[in-house]
Amino acid sequence: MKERIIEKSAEIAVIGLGYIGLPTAIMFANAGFNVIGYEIRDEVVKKLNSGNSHIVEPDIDELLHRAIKSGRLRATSDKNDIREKDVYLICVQTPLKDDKTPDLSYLENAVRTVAETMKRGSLVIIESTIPPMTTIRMAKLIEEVNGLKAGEDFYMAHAPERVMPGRIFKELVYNSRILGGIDEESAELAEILYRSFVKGQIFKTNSTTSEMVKLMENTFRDVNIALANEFALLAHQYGVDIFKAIELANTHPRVKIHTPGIGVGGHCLPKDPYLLLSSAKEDFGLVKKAREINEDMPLFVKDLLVSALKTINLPPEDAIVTVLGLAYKGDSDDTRNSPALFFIEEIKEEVKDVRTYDPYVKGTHETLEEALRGSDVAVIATDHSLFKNLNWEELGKLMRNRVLIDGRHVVQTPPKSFVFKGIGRGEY
Ligand SMILES: NC(=O)c1ccc[n+]([C@@H]2O[C@H](COP(=O)([O-])OP(=O)(O)OC[C@H]3O[C@@H](n4cnc5c(N)ncnc54)[C@H](O)[C@@H]3O)[C@@H](O)[C@H]2O)c1
Ligand SMILES: CC(=O)N[C@@H]1[C@@H](OP(=O)(O)OP(=O)(O)OC[C@H]2O[C@@H](n3ccc(=O)[nH]c3=O)[C@H](O)[C@@H]2O)O[C@H](CO)[C@@H](O)[C@@H]1O
Repeated sequence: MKERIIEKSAEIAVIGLGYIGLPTAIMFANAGFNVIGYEIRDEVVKKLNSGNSHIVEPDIDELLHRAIKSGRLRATSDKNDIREKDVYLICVQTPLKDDKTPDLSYLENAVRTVAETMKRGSLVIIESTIPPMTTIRMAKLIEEVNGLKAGEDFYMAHAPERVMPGRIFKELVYNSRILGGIDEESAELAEILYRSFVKGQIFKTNSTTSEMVKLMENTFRDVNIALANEFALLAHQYGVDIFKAIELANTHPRVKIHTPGIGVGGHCLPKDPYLLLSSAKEDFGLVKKAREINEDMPLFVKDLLVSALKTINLPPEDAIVTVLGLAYKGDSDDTRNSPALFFIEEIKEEVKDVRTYDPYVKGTHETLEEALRGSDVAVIATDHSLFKNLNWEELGKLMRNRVLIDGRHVVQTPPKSFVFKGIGRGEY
């Protein structure tokens, strides 16, 4: 197996062609491996095989085109096409259930598919973010399904993905990687495999450590954003502009405060802290409290909206509100756990109408101008580049009332003719 990976004659099956699986499949194909992507969504398979990406990411169209044209990448939804591959990379989603416990059903189904199709000697790698000890549990699941013995008949590792959407193809190459094997040989094989395109450092460890490391990284970010959000809430009480205050605090050599906003979305940060806690006997409060603070931020934006409507004496039930941005972060089309959607859910029964516009996601209106025409309030919920330098005095001419609520600090100077409120902009 080692030689086959070194020579790049090893055949790779990538299970799940989403935001992580597709770029990963493209990278391995363009590094010289024969890659087959297995995906349960037929429409995705069709789109990819015709050379078109179903996700928005810089450079993806060109890199996908190159991989498909070379004949080294193909997508399928037929299990028979992934039989007896040398390497299986599992990249399926690992969301939460409604009660905030991990929903590992996608992972378990994918692992079963691998167990049914793999051969003796295969290397199985889980790239998905998973609760501590899951790789070991999944190795046992494979043993139950096909009778092979982990560590003797097959290799297995966890290779958490750390890429940032919007920079995926750069970070895939230059980020350092943590590879957690169920044994040393598995980690070593994974290292040789990823070295085919990774230029960053590679650190080998055991699978439970790598699972915890990945979850710690995202929990660190979530807790830090919660702290920034709490500072923003305090700034409102003191009449301080939190962004000026953060800028000044961040001049300290050991302080780096994150950015407050309408909330924390995406497939990762809102659920990874819960995955971290999910296998523990006891938790100690901080991680959950940070989650609660971040989950409540859309409600705070609702408070800003209500108070702005009071200022202009417009009853909420008469107000037409236009939400700008549906994606969870700027210049992305991903709406998973988007604070914009939570905000809309909170206000939709209480105002006359909610309109939406997003340059990357289908909203109620096709253009910004159409969405704003005749509306009373604009609420910026996503920091898309497009929203950063808008001429609000001009756009205001289209509106019935001029209220602007900035949930993402994209408006640097509040437009004079507007009632303006922004998260953490205490002085306005
Ligand atoms: N999106 C990110 O920025 C990011 C970054 C780092 C890590 N991660 C982690 O990577 C994992 C994948 O995330 P994603 O954003 O790519 O998810 P995604 O939903 O975009 O992609 C998962 C894909 O797997 C497919 N799938 C589900 N079950 C399948 C099965 N049994 N067989 C074949 N295909 C199946 C789905 O249809 C989907 O297309 C998650 O654990 C996530 O936490 C995501
Ligand atoms: C540790 C880390 O860096 N992990 C990254 C993260 O990627 P992401 O795209 O989910 O991350 P963010 O850009 O942080 O966005 C999340 C949400 O938080 C909001 N936000 C952000 C910063 C801030 O100061 N204030 C905010 O309010 C933002 O608007 C958005 O809604 O998880 C991926 C999957 O595991 C990782 O692979 C990737 O490395």
